[in-house]
Amino acid sequence: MTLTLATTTPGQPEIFASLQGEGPSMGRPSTFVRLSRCNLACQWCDTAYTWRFTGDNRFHRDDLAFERRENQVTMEEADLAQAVADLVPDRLVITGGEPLLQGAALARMVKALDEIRPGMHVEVETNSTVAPHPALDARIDQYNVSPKLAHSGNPDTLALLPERLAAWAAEPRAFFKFVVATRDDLDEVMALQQTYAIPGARLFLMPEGRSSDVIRERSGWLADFCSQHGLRFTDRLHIHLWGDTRGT
Ligand SMILES: Nc1nc2[nH]cc(C(=O)O)c2c(=O)[nH]1
Ligand code: SF4
Ligand SMILES: [Mg+2]
Repeated sequence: MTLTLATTTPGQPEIFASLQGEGPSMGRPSTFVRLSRCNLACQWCDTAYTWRFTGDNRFHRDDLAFERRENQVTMEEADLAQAVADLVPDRLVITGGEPLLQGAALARMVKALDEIRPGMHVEVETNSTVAPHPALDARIDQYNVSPKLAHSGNPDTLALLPERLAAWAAEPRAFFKFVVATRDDLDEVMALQQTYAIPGARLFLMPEGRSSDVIRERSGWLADFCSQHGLRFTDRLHIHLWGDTRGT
């Protein structure tokens, strides 16, 4: 059975060794697998090629339409597991798009990976709205959960699901990572932290930005806010190192 992945170039699945650029594992060598498709549409999304296919007119600030055939590729679960096992890092980051939309197939892929390369640390990047498939959940070491604030452009009714947010807040493997663009976003983060009792030790703030300059400019005031409110700050290391490019 297959998974649907994003591509680096047409036909080439987006599987690559890099350094985790965000969150609690920042700087750790990790293999990334980027799945295609998302159930949200963030106006600043840096991976719109996973969802904004020709004919999808949901707002995105770049207004780019991606050809599905060039930007999606299917891969057998066993072949994907082997490709991950063949790369050096002993950590896997499954990202997207929204990878939990393919939870059952991911569970089989991670099981196959464990059989050929046991003991890998497996992280999932998720937008918070999808419950992990139970068979997958049993194999995940860490969730990096990024609920989308009002500035993403998604309606709250799609992006901020109370039952899901409460479940992540109660999940010790889940680290929240809020993307912040302006100071106005911070009230919303604090309200969510309070409503769902998210521990500061599991709450990261990350500047929105697809260039080093923008990230650096926002990091100043955001880092100050983190230190004043007992929250954690995360940079976007990969953008500083390699810019906003696929496969990094
Ligand atoms: N190096 C690197 N680290 C990342 N952490 C989260 C990423 C993502 O796109 O979800 C990402 C990414 O695309 N590259
Ligand atoms: S949830 Fe993530 S992948 Fe989906 S549109 Fe938003 S930023 Fe992009
Ligand atoms: Mg990214």
